Amino acid sequence: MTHIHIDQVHKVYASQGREVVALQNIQLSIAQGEFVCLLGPSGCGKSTLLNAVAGFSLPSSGAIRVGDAVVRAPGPDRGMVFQEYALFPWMTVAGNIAFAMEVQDRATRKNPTDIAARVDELLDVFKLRDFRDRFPKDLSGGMRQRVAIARVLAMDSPVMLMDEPFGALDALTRRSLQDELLRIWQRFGKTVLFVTHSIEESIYLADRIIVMTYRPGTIKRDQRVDLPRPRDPADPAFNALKRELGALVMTEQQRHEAQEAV
Ligand SMILES: Nc1ncnc2c1ncn2[C@@H]1O[C@H](COP(=O)(O)OP(=O)(O)OP(=O)(O)O)[C@@H](O)[C@H]1O
Repeated sequence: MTHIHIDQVHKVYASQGREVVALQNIQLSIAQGEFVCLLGPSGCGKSTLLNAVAGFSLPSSGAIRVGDAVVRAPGPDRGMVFQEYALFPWMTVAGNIAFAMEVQDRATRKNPTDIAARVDELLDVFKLRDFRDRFPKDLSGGMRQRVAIARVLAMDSPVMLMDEPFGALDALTRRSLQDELLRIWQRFGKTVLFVTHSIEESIYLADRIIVMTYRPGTIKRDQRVDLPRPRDPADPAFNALKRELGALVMTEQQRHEAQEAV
């Protein structure tokens, strides 16, 4: 079972001789297959928490478990998608998707035919077959991000960690990528932890939205979203939730501005 269990996590950074408490007492359990968004204004610790789950930066105290294992370093069970696509510019689309599998291959001894078949399957899933031999520089932002997601799926990680993955995309591309992500999430049964500061994006996507407070980052609201999918942002229930969460986030944004002004 690939649930995520975050237990009493604190994270303190030392910054210019001062301590910055980025995360305080974070207690959060995410079930296998759940889609959870971390929502909050800039600086509330969303990326810090995501990076701690990824194993890039460990908590100052507390523990994170993914499945039964305590997170001590990055691992193939947790694929990460960043806002900046982080593709290898010297590799083609197919090469980028295959790369992670080739690395894993050494551990799992998949043979090259398996990899080629899996790359073809993913190119189909993401409608990228006609672009398989293109390089990242020749792709639009939306396509690059599809390649980045395909690469994580290629690793077959049960957990997908996503840090504002659609933040740099225009509104239409963003919506189509959101729909694609939901389709993939449902088809492959991934557990998704997704950072955003868009309230609408979080309501459109998530089973649960974790609203965070500004410094120290704590959990302000753990909001379940029961609206049926596909969700309609024009729906009154969608809008009511958007207003409610908007008020929470605004309070934190104002705290942020007040602290910055000191
Ligand atoms: N390496 C670091 N050293 C010192 N302080 C840091 C470091 N990384 C983050 N911080 C501070 O910790 C707090 C949380 O930062 P974090 O990047 O996790 O927030 P965030 O909610 O993801 O914001 P954003 O949406 O801008 O990425 C911020 O106040 C930030 O300035």
